Amino acid sequence: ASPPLDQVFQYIDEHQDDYVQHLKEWIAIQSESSNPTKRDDVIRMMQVVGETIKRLGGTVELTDVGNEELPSGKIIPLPPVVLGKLGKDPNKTTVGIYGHVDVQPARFEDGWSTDPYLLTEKDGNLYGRGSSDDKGPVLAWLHAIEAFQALKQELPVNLKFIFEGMEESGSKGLDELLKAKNETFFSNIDYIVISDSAWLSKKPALTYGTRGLCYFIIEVQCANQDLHSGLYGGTVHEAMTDLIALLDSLVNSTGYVLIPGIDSDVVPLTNEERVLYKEIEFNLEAFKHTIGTTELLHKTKEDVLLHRWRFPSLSIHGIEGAFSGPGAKTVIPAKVTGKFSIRLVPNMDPDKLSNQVMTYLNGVFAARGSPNQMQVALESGSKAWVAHVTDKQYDAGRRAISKVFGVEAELIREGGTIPVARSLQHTTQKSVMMLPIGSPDDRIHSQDEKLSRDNYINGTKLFAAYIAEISQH
Ligand SMILES: C[C@H](N)C(=O)N[C@@H](Cc1c[nH]cn1)C(=O)O
Ligand SMILES: [Zn+2]
Ligand SMILES: [Zn+2]
Repeated sequence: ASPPLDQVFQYIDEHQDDYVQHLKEWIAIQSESSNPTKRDDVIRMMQVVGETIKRLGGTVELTDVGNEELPSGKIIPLPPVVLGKLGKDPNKTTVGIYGHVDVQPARFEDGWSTDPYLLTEKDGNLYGRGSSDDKGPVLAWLHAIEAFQALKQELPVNLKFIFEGMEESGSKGLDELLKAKNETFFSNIDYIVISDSAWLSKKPALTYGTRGLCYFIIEVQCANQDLHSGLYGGTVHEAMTDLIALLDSLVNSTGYVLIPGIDSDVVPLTNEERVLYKEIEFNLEAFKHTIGTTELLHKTKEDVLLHRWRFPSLSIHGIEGAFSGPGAKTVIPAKVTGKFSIRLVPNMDPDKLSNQVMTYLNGVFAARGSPNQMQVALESGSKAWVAHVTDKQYDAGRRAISKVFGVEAELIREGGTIPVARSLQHTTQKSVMMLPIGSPDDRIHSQDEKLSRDNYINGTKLFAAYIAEISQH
């Protein structure tokens, strides 16, 4: 690294305990966006983010994006989006940094080894909900900036921050904000960078694509009250039986999605793409070991990657209203709500897919001849994102990775969804790149989520190096 960047790296190393403490404070805020009872915590989290940017000398707008109507009909406020600015030198490149500080729900009883909201360090890993997804990476950006400032080094770029609190719940309100502010806040951004994903292996990566997501809800009702299965079993069309049949009709045992037409818009795979996938470093055995499984749906590295990144997939998440506690309760639930989602790949359209799903499920239900009430609804829908890897920003990313880690960046996609990536690219027409710092075994959304101290601290250096590199463009 050039001498000033060396100093920044040294400063980051020397202050790593402060950064861990800062992360501990953020992790303690239970900012679960999908849990309406935690909405105040998400709002407080957004205020904390705003204060942190202000302490760096930035200006902050906590932008109101309206309300959310819950299935019960209750209206609650959406958390504000933090729009921040730092620097406005017309001769400098302006970089927009996106991140989110809401988290997936977590409870100790879910099987965590430690309190999910008490950051706990063990064997070089920082355990806590949001450590990797996405509070750690957001803080790493802010610490990288603080390191330049502490050393009295002028920031070589102008920065704009877009930090939201609804990413884990479909980024509600964000697309509208983007459109409303495209000619103002977003107008002079040159590059947008996102760190909200993970490497595929131990090799640092740049991510150029994510899948989209359509989340569906099927509601089946058979009675106006739960029923004793001894008194009513064998006499009624049970809601659970209908729901299980509907869910079972969605995907077969090889993982093939059974909804007619789902593949019609998927871009055919080229030979060049297959070759690309062959060259990517990805250890199938390590992948299986991390999740504790012995066999996958696909046998080869290429096929597994293709089904993670390049083809749609369907997952069944849960059934609300069904008995799930310990013991042997014998009730017939009156009303059950099944939840499943489909990951979308480029060219698939959420509205078209939603129509295909509804037509199919209505047909499956009609064929059962059940008198029950059944409704399918699309809860949220977002498209996939693919970037132009020939953009200059990707060169800056490659150079930053090589400076910090001394290796070539791996170019990868992400099977998960970051709804705003496509919206930002589409609306602003600017280059969007993902610069992840998470590891593939970070267990995001799961029990014992963690970020390694090494990735947190080297990730902070990576962001500092990226800032230096992108300033050259
Ligand atoms: C990849 C990213 N860190 C992430 O976890 N995204 C979520 C987004 C989401 C959308 N609706 C609900 N969650 C995901 O891919 O599931
Ligand atoms: Zn995330
Ligand atoms: Zn997430």
